[in-house]
Amino acid sequence: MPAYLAAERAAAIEAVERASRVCTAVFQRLVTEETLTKRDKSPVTVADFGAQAVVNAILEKHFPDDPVVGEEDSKDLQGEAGRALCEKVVDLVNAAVERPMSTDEVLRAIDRGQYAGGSTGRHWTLDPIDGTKGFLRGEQFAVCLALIIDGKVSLGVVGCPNLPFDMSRPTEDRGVLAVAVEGQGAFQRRLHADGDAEERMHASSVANARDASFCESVEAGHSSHGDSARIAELLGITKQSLRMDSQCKYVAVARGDADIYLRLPVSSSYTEKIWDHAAGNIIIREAGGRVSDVSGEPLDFSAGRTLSRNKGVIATNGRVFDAVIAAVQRTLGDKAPGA
Ligand SMILES: Nc1ncnc2c1ncn2[C@@H]1O[C@H](COP(=O)(O)O)[C@@H](OP(=O)(O)O)[C@H]1O
Ligand SMILES: [Mg+2]
Ligand SMILES: [Mg+2]
Ligand SMILES: [Mg+2]
Repeated sequence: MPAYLAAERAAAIEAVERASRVCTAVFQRLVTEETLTKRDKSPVTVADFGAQAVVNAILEKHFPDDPVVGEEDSKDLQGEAGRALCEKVVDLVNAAVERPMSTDEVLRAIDRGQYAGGSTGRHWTLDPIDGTKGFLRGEQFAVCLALIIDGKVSLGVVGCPNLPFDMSRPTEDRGVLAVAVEGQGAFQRRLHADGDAEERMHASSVANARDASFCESVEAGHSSHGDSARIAELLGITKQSLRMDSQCKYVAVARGDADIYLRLPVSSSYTEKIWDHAAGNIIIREAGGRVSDVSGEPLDFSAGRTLSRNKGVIATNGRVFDAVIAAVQRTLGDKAPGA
């Protein structure tokens, strides 16, 4: 008998690999000195839409009844104003899929991501490019896809085109695909590898928070660097934080490159999105780690498109969880969120 969610796992890997190729192709063709100095975000926009269309088309082929909560919608590609961008996206998608897709089919594929989410049945959640800013800098970004069943993340795939397979050799062998299914463990494989070789990932065995290291956003606007410095002080952490964009942070903690991923609320009004955390969530849990919000409560993926019942995210190797939550509570308890 095939393993639980075997067909979903294979389709999700195929979808993430194809979308990762789309992103890498766009980066090579469209991100230039000029776009960077002008802070031109158009390359990432094209790649975002292209990757969402490719993943949704593959999901529709394999699982036509499954709805999708995707980050993007086709609004900006519609009408005269969107025509030039739309043409670029359609060309890009057609270079990546087996059967040619018309403009309407591409737009419809993108808009298969409009589902509201919720607590019953199956739905996928997709972040076609997570770590937009990392993508534009040529640093870390990820294509993230997860399957949620009755409000629980059951499968997650994170494609990381720029992540080294082995952090001790940071300039070689880049391109990692991390995958986890409920109850089956977490694995990494080479993105675009010929075979199916996979290596099991384990979160670190660091038991004393003093010996741990943080992984956190590059963007101080996405997680408070000031609060993380205070928490490090409380825990006696002296190791330098690993800073990177995207859900590659979850992969880093899942394989022991770092021990703690902190996402500390910067403003009280921001609500985290399910596509920013679903795939990483199961990868951490299946690697032996533990994830919660800043109060120590599990993330609730059943509330719709956002994590409206949670604030912030703390992912740990498991062993240091209680100590980290205590330090987070002490730090955030002393001040109003975002202050
Ligand atoms: N104020 C905020 N606080 C937390 N996350 C935010 C934020 N504003 C945007 N984000 C999210 O942070 C994600 C990137 O996170 P990171 O800093 O870990 O790379 C973005 O995903 P996208 O890049 O997919 O838009 C976006 O959804
Ligand atoms: Mg994102
Ligand atoms: Mg995104
Ligand atoms: Mg975004």
